[in-house]
Amino acid sequence: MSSSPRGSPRVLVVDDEDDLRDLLEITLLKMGLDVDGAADLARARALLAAHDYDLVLTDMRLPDGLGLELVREIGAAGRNLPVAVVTAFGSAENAVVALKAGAFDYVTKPVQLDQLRLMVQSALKLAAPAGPAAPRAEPVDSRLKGQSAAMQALRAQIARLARSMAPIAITGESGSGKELAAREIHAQGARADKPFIAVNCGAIPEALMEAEFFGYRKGAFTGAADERDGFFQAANGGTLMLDEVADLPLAMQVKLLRAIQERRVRKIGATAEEPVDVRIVSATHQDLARCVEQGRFRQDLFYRLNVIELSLPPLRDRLDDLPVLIDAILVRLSAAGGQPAVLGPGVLDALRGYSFPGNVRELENILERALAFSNDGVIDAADLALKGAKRVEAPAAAVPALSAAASAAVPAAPAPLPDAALSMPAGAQAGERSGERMPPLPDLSVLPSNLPAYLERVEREILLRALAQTQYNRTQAAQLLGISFRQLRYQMQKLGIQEPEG
Ligand SMILES: Nc1ncnc2c1ncn2[C@@H]1O[C@H](COP(=O)(O)OP(=O)(O)OP(=O)(O)O)[C@@H](O)[C@H]1O
Repeated sequence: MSSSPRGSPRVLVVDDEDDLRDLLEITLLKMGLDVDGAADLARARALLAAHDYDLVLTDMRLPDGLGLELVREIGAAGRNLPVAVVTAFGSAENAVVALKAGAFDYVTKPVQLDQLRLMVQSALKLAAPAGPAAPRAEPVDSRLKGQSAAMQALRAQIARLARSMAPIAITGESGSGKELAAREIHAQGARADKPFIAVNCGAIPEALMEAEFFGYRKGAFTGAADERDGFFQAANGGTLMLDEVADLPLAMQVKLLRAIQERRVRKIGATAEEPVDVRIVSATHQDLARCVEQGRFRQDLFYRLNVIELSLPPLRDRLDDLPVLIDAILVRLSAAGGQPAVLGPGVLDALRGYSFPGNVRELENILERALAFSNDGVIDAADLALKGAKRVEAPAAAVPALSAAASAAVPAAPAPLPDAALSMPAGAQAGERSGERMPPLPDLSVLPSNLPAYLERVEREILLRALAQTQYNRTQAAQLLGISFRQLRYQMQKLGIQEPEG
C-alpha cells in the first residue's frame, strides 16, 4: 500500500474505452483530484492493492470481466471505499444490480459531466480521511429505540445503507417508525448536512402535484406570481422521502420515474431542465408489489424505488422494546427540566397485553393522554384508557349520514352539525363493499349551491365524530376512517380542528 501523506483525494477510473476514460480522468483532474486509470480488471486490482483510493469509478463491461466483480470484492474486503459504476444508457437493470451489490452510485452513458461531478463530490464526503474504517455498526444515539433483535438488526442495516445512493423502500404498518428510519438513513450518510424533505404523496391534490414536486416559473399558470422550487430542488444534495408512495396517481408516477432516471427536473413553464442530486427513500404501509399486480402502481417505478428493502416490524412483535420506548417517550413528554412520569403497578403488563394497531405512534398517544389524567407524575392502569381504545373494534353504527336539510345554509366556517340534522334519509341505500363501512349518501334532492364548502362541512363533521368516538386518539380516529395518521393530521390542520383543552 502507498503510505504517502494524503493530499488530494485519489480516484481510480476503470474503463477500456480510451476516449471515455480520458474524459473521466480529465474531468476529475479539473476537480483537483489525483487520478489513476486502468483498462481492465487485472490492472485495477493491482492498483487497488498498491494504493489507497477514495473512490473507484468503473465501467460495467471490461475485457476480463464485469465491473460488478470490483464492487463485490471491495465490499467483501470491508474497505471504506465507495465504488460507482458507469452503465450503458437505458440499462436500468445493470444500475439496480450494481446498487444491490453494494455500489455507492452509478452514472449512465453518455456521461453527463455535471451529474458526474455531483456524484463524485458526494462520494468523497464518505471516504474516511484516515483510510479504511469499518462503518459504525450501531450509533450510540440512534433515534430508533429498542433492544430487540429486530431493532438491532435494523440499526445495523441502516448504518450500512446510509453510505450509498441506492433507493430504499421502507415498509411497515402505520406508526411503526418509517419516517424515523428514513431520517436516520439521511442523518448517518454523507448528506446529513443537506435537507431531508418528507412528502406525503397521499396528501397532495393531484392537480398540484407537478408544481409541488418540480416547481414552477413565474407566470407558468394563473396564480404563479413568483418562481418557486419544488420538492426535488428543495431536497437537492439531500434526501427526498416519498411517504405513502402507493398513493401517487399513475400520471405522476411516469413523471417521477423520469426525474429519478434522468436526475433532472423541469419546472412548469421552464424550457431547460436542471440537474438534481437527490437520494430517494420511499415508504408505504401498503403492499406495493400487490399494487403493481393490480395495475395501480407502475412496474418500472416499483423496480427503481425498490432497490433495497427495509422492513419495520410492528410493535406487537417486539413488545420487549416497550420499557425502552416508554422511557424515551416519558422523558420527551416531561416538562423541560422536570422529572419524567413513572408507571404505576400493572401498567407495563397492561400495555404488554395490548396489540398496538397504531404501533409506536399509538404508544406515544396513549402515554400522552395518560399523563394528562395522571396524578403526581404516576401513570396508573386506569389512565391508559386502553379499554376505550378497544372500542375501535366495535361495529360502528358510527358515522351517520348527513341530510341535505343540513346543507341548506352553509356557513363560512361551518360548525358541527346538530344530531337532528344527521338522521338518515328515508330510503337511503347503504353502499356496502366487502368489509367496508359505507354509510348511505345524504339526501341530495336539494343540491348544495357551494359544493366545496358543503364537502368541507361533511368532512369536518366526520372527523369530529371520529375524534370524539376515540377520545381524540388521532391514531385510532385515522384507523376508524381508513386513512393514514398523516392524512388525518393534514385534514385536521386544513379544517382548523384542534383537540379540546383539558
Ligand atoms: N423505534 C422507535 N424509537 C423511538 N420512537 C419511535 C420508534 N419508532 C417510531 N417512533 C415514533 O413513533 C412516531 C411514529 O413514527 P413515524 O412517523 O416514523 O411512523 P411511520 O411508520 O412513518 O407512520 P405513517 O405510516 O403513519 O407515516 C414518531 O413520533 C416516532 O418518533
